[in-house]
Amino acid sequence: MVVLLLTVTGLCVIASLLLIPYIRRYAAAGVCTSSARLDGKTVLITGANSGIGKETAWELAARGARVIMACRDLVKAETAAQEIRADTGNEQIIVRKLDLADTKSVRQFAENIMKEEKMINILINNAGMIMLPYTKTVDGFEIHFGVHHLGHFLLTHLLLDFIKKSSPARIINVSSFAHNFGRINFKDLQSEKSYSAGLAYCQSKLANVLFTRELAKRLQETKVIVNSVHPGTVFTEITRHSSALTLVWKGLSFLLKTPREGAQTSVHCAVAEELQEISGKHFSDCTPAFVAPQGRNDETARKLWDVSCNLLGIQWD
Ligand SMILES: NC(=O)C1=CN([C@@H]2O[C@H](COP(=O)(O)OP(=O)(O)OC[C@H]3O[C@@H](n4cnc5c(N)ncnc54)[C@H](OP(=O)(O)O)[C@@H]3O)[C@@H](O)[C@H]2O)C=CC1
Ligand SMILES: CC1=C(/C=C/C(C)=C/C=C/C(C)=C/C=O)C(C)(C)CCC1
Repeated sequence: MVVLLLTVTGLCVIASLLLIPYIRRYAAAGVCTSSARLDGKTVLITGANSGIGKETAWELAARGARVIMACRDLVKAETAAQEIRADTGNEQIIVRKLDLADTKSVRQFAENIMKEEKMINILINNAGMIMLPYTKTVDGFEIHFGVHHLGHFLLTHLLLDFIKKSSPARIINVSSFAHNFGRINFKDLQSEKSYSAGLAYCQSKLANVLFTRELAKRLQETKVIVNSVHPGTVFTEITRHSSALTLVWKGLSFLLKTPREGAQTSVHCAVAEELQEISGKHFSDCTPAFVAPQGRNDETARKLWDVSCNLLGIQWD
């Protein structure tokens, strides 16, 4: 009996080991195949000092773009920028302060950018975090919803006319597969009555998908497209606020995408020639991806838009 059990266990271990390269190849799928250059174009990426944002900055810098790294920690951002400059030979890597958890910082940032820059051709709303204990932004919004959705919503609103003047232009909202598990809880948007960090994350990532949908509708007559992406499951520092998730991440790291692989779908949406007219879609592994029914609901998208304007005290028709 023991021998049989050991044999079966051994066979299972061997089978799993044999499967690893296939799972790894599956996980790494989706490489941006476009060779489009971005010389003369300006790209703005939020949360560009680490993980997917940093690698997206690297990839677009390598294509000749002027890259604005919008980050809350200027020391970390400058270190990352120096690395990108040295690796790509592109000196046009600019670091600017942006804290998406503070609407004053977002407003100041946008004002400065529009004074300093001639154009923004590509905006990548990438910054994010996961599994924070209940925290509020400076303006009193639940942190996941406040940073992922409201911070990027306000930033996009403030820069949109400038982006339109720079068109053809593209906006990319980095969402997640996690949007599938999200619901927009209009009765308790800030999760004050009950809080689950995981659900708050999923709600905020669903908000990214719904924002993309509604914005695409409003940009129909323009040369600005907007799409959302799921970058894949990527071995980055995103898990830093949860030791349990960090443990899972480290244990599974050999199966996860590298940050460079995780940047591919954002890069694809930023440069692929065939997407010039494609807007309001969701991408994963550099191809159009499934959107959960709650992410395709126009009524929810419209309501979220209106509620977001109210919360931020802005008019955006
Ligand atoms: N990794 C994954 O498996 C997945 C990631 N995603 C999404 O990808 C995006 C990038 O995450 P990833 O690269 O993995 O994570 P990282 O933690 O490596 O990078 C996140 C970046 O966001 C920045 N950031 C966080 N809060 C703020 C803020 N208030 N203002 C400005 N910048 C901020 C961080 O800055 P700082 O270094 O100062 O903290 C950091 O630069 C996120 O939106 C995430 O939800 C989606 C699906 C899966
Ligand atoms: C179980 C399992 C996986 C783990 C997936 C996890 C843990 C995903 C978490 C995703 C998050 C947190 C997304 C945020 O936007 C792999 C490695 C994909 C493949 C093997 C089976």
